[in-house]
Amino acid sequence: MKIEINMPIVIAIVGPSGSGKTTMANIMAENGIPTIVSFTTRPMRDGETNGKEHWFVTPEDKPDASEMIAYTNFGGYEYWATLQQTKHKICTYVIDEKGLIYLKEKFPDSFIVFSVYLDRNIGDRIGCGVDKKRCERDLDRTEIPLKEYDYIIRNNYSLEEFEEKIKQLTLDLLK
Ligand SMILES: Nc1ncnc2c1ncn2[C@@H]1O[C@H](COP(=O)(O)OP(=O)(O)OP(=O)(O)O)[C@@H](O)[C@H]1O
Repeated sequence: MKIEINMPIVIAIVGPSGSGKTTMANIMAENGIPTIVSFTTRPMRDGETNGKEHWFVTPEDKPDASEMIAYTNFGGYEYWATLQQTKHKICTYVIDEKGLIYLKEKFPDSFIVFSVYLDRNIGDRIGCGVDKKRCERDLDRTEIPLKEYDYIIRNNYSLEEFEEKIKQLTLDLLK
């Protein structure tokens, strides 16, 4: 039996710095599940593309708070994502634990949140060039017990294996 779900699904990807969240979202996007790209008032940096890392906008573009599914002010600039961006049938969103709690609590009738926790050992993360400072910053993250996630991926694969696994998962989700 196939259950039909009418609400959009947001796959929330959580995990420490360097665990593979962006890699996972990119592979899913290449295979048919788009990702939510956040808006920001920070100026675009060299090498960035509008719509790839962020949508670069002005403070005047900020929507009403009721339209925002996430908001943060970091380094004097604002970042947000909107309810409108979840209107795809299924999409991904790279987010931190606090953001995940907010998403699940505030919008129970707008979309279904499928939470994925990506785990990768710290040696491998640092080995891949992830900044030690970013790993230290992870110590301040709100922790959610692993049993509360819908799906856990231990990214102790080679990059090729990881990419293949995520590709397969994407194709299964789209079936
Ligand atoms: N299984 C793996 N084997 C080897 N390299 C990997 C693997 N998974 C991810 N990487 C590499 O680790 C680096 C960090 O991955 P990625 O940017 O996806 O992490 P992230 O969780 O989004 O990090 P951040 O939160 O800091 O943005 C990238 O260079 C990526 O190619």
